[in-house]
Amino acid sequence: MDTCQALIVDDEEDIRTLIEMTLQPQGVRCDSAATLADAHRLLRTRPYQFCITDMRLPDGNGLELVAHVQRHHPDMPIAVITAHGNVESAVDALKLGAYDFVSKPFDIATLRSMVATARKLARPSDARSAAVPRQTLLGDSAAMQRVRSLIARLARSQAPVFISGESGTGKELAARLVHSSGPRADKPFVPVNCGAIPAELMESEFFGHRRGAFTGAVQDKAGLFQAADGGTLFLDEIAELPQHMQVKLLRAIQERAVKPVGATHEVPVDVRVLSASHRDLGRMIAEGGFRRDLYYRLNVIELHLPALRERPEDIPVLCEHLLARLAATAGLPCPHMHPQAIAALQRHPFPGNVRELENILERAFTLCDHDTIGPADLQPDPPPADAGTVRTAVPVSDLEGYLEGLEKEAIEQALRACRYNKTAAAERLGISFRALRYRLKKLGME
Ligand SMILES: Nc1ncnc2c1ncn2[C@@H]1O[C@H](COP(=O)(O)OP(=O)(O)OP(=O)(O)O)[C@@H](O)[C@H]1O
Repeated sequence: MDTCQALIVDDEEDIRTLIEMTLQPQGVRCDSAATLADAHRLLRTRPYQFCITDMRLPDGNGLELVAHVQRHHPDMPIAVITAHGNVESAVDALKLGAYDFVSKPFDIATLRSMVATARKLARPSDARSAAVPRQTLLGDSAAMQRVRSLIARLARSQAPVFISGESGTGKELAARLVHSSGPRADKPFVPVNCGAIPAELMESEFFGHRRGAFTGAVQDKAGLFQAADGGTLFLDEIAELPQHMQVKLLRAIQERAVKPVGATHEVPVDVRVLSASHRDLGRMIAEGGFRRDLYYRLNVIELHLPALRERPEDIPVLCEHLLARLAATAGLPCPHMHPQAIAALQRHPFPGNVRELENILERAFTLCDHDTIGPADLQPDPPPADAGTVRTAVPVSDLEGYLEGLEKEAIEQALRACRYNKTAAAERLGISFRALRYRLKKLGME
C-alpha cells in the first residue's frame, strides 16, 4: 500500500492520537497541530495529501482553515470534525469547499471511509482523468460553461447537491457527471424516480426490509440506499416524495444510516445524495408541501440548468452532436443542418428543452431523404393536448367511451412526444405523475 501524509488539526490530544492510530493501518502518516497557527506553519513546510480539522480550535475556527486551504492548496481535500448534532456548521464547511465531515464521537468506519475518499481525491489528476465520462453536457454558452465548471468542483465534494431546471434540461445527465467525475466513480450510481414508486412501497424500496416484515416479504431485501453504498443516490422528482418519506429521508441523510422495514437497528450507509426537481420547491415549502429542513439538507449546493431557449447559441453544437450520434447509430452518413433550419430552431421556445430537440432531430433524420435538413423537415413536438384542437361534431351515443378515447389520444400523444418518459408526459399534460399513472392503469394503457 502506498503511504500518504495527512495533517490532523485538533486541540484534544486524545482525538489526534485516536485518528493517527485509526489511519496508520491504512498507510497514512499523520502530522498533528493543536492550533490554527500550528496548522498554518505545517502547511508551509510540506505538502499533505489531505487534512482533517476540528471546528473549534483555541485560536480560531476550522472554517477559516477550510477557506485558507481552498485558496492556497485547492488540490488538498479537507474534511471537518463537528460536535455531535451540529449540522449547521457541517453544512457551512461543505459550502466552503470541505469534501466531508465526521461528527464526534467518531464512528471509526465513517472515519475510514472518509479517508479512503480523501485518498482518491488526492490522486494525481492524470490518474483521475481516466474516469472522465464520455457523454458530457454540450454547449459553449457562458451559462453552460459555468455549469460544467461547477460540476467539476462539485465532483470533488461530498456535499448534497440539488439540481434544478425545467424538464429535459439535462438534470440527470448532470448528476451522472458529478458522480462519474468524482472519487465515487467506481461505485454505483443509483437513479431513482421518486414519482414512480407507489407510496406504500417507498420505505421498503428506499431502505430495504427484513424477511417477514410484511406479507410478501419472503426474504431480506436491500433497499436503494444499500444498493448505492459507497456511491451516489440520485433522487429525481424529489418533490413527489410523500410527507412521511420526507421525514425518513431526512433522518437517513443526517444519521448516515437506514433502518430496513422490520429491522430493530439502523445500518450505516455511505451514500452521497444528489436530488432534482423541475418544480419550484421554495413555493412548495411555503404551501406546506415540502419540508423546509429536508430542503436545506438536500440543497447544500444548488446546480441550476438553464432552459434551452435562454441559450440559443448552443443549438448549432447540440444539433451537430445529436445528428452525429443518430447517424452513427443508424450506420448512415451524417446530414447537415441548413442555416435556416438552425435559425428556425433558435426561435423555437423549446418547452421540452434538449429532450425536445432530440425528438425534433430524430424525426428530421428519419424523414429527410437528402443530406441537408431544412426548415421544412423540422416538426416541433405537438403542443399540449388541450391547446385549442378543433373537432368536428359527431353524434355521441357512448359519452364515457368517447371521453376515454379522447383521454387516451391525448396521453398517447404526450407520451410519444416525450419518448415515453412518463414524468415529462405528465408535465406536458399538466397533471401529476401519480395522476398519469392512475389514468394509464384505468385506461389499460400500461
Ligand atoms: N447539454 C446537453 N448536452 C447533450 N445532451 C443533453 C444536454 N442536456 C440534455 N441532454 C440530453 O437530453 C435528454 C434529457 O436529459 P435529462 O434526462 O438529463 O433531463 P432532465 O432534466 O433530467 O429531464 P426530466 O426533468 O424530464 O427528468 C437526455 O437524452 C440527455 O442526454
